[in-house]
Amino acid sequence: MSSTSTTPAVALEASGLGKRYGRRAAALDGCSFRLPTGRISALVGPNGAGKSTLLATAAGLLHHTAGTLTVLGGAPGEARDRVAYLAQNKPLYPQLTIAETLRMGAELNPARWDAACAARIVEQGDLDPKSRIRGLSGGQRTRVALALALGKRPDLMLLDEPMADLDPLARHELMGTLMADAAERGTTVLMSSHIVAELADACDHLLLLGGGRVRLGGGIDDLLAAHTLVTGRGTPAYLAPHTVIESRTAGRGLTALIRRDGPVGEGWATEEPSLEELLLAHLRAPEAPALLTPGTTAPEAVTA
Ligand SMILES: Nc1ncnc2c1ncn2[C@@H]1O[C@H](COP(=O)(O)OP(=O)(O)OP(=O)(O)O)[C@@H](O)[C@H]1O
Repeated sequence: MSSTSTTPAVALEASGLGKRYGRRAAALDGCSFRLPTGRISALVGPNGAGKSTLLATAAGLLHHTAGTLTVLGGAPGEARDRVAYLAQNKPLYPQLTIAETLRMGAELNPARWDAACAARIVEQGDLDPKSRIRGLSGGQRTRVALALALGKRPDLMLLDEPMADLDPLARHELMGTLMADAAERGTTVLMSSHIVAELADACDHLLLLGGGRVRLGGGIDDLLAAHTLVTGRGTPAYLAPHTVIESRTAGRGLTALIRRDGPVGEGWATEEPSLEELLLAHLRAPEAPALLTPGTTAPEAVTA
């Protein structure tokens, strides 16, 4: 089956998506965005922002309680054979060996399984295929789980903190494998992580969640270009009419991240923020207005 002929231009589309666990406050609340196909997207946000909930809902393992969510053009779970989901705790069968685990991957995905790709990822970690999963370290289990996910040759990968327990070398190597594979095949990746440096290297797209909704969404280059880091003397009021996302004073100087409305007045030094500066400012200012760049706004999205 040719994936390009059946893959829609939008991999994920959420409109007013909500998820409530029982009577608790909503984990997702008015979450609206579009993720175009072929993007490698970082999913970031503070603890409890709803990242795992969004990934599990997109994988079809949780039912949303409000709004709509479309995954590869259908309902979540409908295209399960084309979606690989790696949960935060990397569930695997502890009693199976690595070889048996990969055989199970082959049996569950007969039309798409790439045995050589899965075996290569295991070999690169110097793992003995006869080892049982229960005897592996956390990082080694992650490697096997990633081998299962990549061996499936998915069109969409939903990865929940995939690299969290890998050593720096394994992280670098597996991230490289993942990104090369995704670029070659045009796979869409949505990957949560708290490690900004890792995301800055690997991702071209960003979804920042806060309070269960999208606060920043779009291509990373576009989002960076939409913001300016200014330093100078004065108070945030001097920066009107620009939108001040966050400002800090040091001595008599002021540093602020703004969304520009026209040219910045004289006396301010300006530069484009790094991804880390952009994220930190928005994390420190949870009330800042949301911004989704064109092409990533869902039809009836709530963006503020
Ligand atoms: N199974 C559950 N039952 C009840 N509440 C839950 C459940 N899972 C998550 N929640 C709640 O939903 C909210 C969002 O949680 P979620 O795990 O999606 O956040 P997250 O962004 O992935 O957080 P973290 O960065 O800490 O992994 C939190 O308030 C959490 O307490």
